[in-house]
Amino acid sequence: MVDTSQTFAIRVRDLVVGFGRQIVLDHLSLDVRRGEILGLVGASGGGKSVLMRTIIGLIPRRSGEIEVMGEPIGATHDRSTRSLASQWGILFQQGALFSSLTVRQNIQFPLRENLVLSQQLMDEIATAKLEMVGLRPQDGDKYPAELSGGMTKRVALARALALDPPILFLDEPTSGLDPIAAGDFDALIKTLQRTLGLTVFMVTHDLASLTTVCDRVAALADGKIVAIGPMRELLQSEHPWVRAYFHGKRSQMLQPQMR
Ligand SMILES: Nc1ncnc2c1ncn2[C@@H]1O[C@H](COP(=O)(O)OP(=O)(O)OP(=O)(O)O)[C@@H](O)[C@H]1O
Repeated sequence: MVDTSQTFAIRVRDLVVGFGRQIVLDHLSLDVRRGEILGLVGASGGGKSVLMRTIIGLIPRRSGEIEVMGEPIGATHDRSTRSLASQWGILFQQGALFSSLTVRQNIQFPLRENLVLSQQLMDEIATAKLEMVGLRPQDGDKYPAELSGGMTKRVALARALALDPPILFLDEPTSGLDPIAAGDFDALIKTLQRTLGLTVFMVTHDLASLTTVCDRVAALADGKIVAIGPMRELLQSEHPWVRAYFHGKRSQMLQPQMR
């Protein structure tokens, strides 16, 4: 039998997730390859965040299988899921830094929670992570309220990378950033993928991010992945929602080269 655990960072099979009578994910299957940046698009309220949260064990599923780096994820948020948490770093939509902690303390938070390290080593790690995301060591003394939107995202990214996870989950990483800051952030993600060999699972509505940094794009509609492949293949998809998304008036206005 072929050992797929070396090929795929994430495998989702026949996943069903719902709340009460609402079925959000309906027998969804998806493979994320090791080392790729996968972009996930879908209608607002279509279940992108629910998929991401189910993969990391925050939302229980009704049925289906999930594997991360070859390890099965439990159906509920149990001990085995918690021990897998060092496999991923997460950047939630709002950045969600602790406002009463400095930037350095925010970055060190996952280290304190998971490891026993000397303060000197934690300070060295925080400085290295700040540099990795393009911030200066002295930015470590600032509080979240003193940061710009772009800096906040970078600090949240540094915190997500604190434990050197092989997988990064990003929920709309460029939302709220101006186009220049968004482009810089995209470039940073690409650099981290290349230099660290990271697998990146990115929920985004940002057409520029999809076009410039994603190796593949997956489209979620009607609770399933209805198209997946490089952006040029998605643009050829005949699925009605995918066509409407990429070839609708607004997309064409933003990306004239897509026509
Ligand atoms: N904890 C929850 N309890 C009940 N319903 C929920 C919960 N979380 C999400 N939902 C519902 O699941 C559906 C999918 O939500 P989700 O947040 O995944 O959408 P999304 O695709 O990420 O949307 P957006 O692009 O607007 O962020 C929505 O109808 C939402 O109301």
